[in-house]
Amino acid sequence: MIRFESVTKRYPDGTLAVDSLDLQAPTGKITVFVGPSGCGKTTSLRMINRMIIPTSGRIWLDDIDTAKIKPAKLRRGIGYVIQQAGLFPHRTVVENVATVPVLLGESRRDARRRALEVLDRVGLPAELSERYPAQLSGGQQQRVGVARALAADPPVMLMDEPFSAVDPVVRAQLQDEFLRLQGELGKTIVFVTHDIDEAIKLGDQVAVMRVGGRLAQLASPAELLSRPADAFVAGFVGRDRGYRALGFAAAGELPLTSEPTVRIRSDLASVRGNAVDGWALAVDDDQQPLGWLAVGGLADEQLHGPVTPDLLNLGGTLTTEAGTLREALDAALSSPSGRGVVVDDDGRFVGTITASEVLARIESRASTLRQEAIEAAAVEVMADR
Ligand SMILES: Nc1ncnc2c1ncn2[C@@H]1O[C@H](COP(=O)(O)OP(=O)(O)OP(=O)(O)O)[C@@H](O)[C@H]1O
Repeated sequence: MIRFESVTKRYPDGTLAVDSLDLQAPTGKITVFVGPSGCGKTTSLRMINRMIIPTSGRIWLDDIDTAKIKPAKLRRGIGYVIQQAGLFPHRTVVENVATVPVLLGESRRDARRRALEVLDRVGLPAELSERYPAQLSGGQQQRVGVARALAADPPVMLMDEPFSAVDPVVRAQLQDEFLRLQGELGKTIVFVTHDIDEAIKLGDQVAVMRVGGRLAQLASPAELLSRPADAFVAGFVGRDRGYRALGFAAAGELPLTSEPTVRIRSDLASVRGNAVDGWALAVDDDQQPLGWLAVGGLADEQLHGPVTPDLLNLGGTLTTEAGTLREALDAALSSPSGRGVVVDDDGRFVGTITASEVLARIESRASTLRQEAIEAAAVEVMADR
């Protein structure tokens, strides 16, 4: 765990970059610092590894006061990744990654073997390992930067806008791989970005900062979207936050309709009575959905013999009771019957939901959010008077 305790940084010219920051970055989680340019994100990050010395306050690494450890020792346990990777231009990719382990006393040969392993982990093809950084794309350079920080296997990683110098498609790939890797490694990560979408995607918790180095809100992405602390946060998180919040809003709040199902291999003659608006949901012996049967499209003379898989329309994504409003909407919109199929944790059918029911829920949610934003803005205006 990293803990900021009333940390302030005032630069010699008087600029107050960080103002009494209190915050904890939990072990094994990703904490994202986000905020407009100049709000003190980078200064906060660099105070953790003492590249910048706080003017006052303390930063704890677990139960150790970082001011009491030699910076070189402190930094050995802290990986650092920056924008445009910050690679050594005259060293090959593998040499770049092996640099820190060699400095830490590993033999060149072991460091090289480990570097190749880490490069593989971050998805960089082995044939690129002998190239120089200038011979790589921006996205590949970022992967090398992440690999270099991981090579010494530090428990803590500081990442300063590591993906911002690449195009949006590559950035999305790097973010996905970063999350996959973090799922395996469980590092304690502090990540700086000015991009609220990146913060929401990557953060277990997000610290929104405002200019003057003050913490505006520290919250989970879902909470930030649904309950911004004030008008500044609401504005920064964006006008469409209500719709983004769908990605976090549990579909379990939705009113589900229970409907009859037909068992696979059961007699087609009996399905008409189990169809709703011409469609019947076929399930297996465990009540797990298999597909929709277009009963309305079958002539009476076709209604004999068993229900077989080739008769089923397999279209439509499923959503779970623990799923999100966005998944529920996808399920409803992609279902041939117009009814989204909802299953429980074991994949068993529990009910259906229509797109208009999901949209009604979204609408009421959005108006609550709008109302909250208006009230928050009103409170702010009153406070300024
Ligand atoms: N060495 C310095 N001397 C004086 N002021 C500085 C110094 N470094 C940063 N600042 C100022 O401190 C404030 C915070 O800067 P910092 O780089 O931490 O912000 P940031 O949120 O990371 O910004 P950005 O997103 O633009 O990188 C800014 O006003 C900046 O101009």
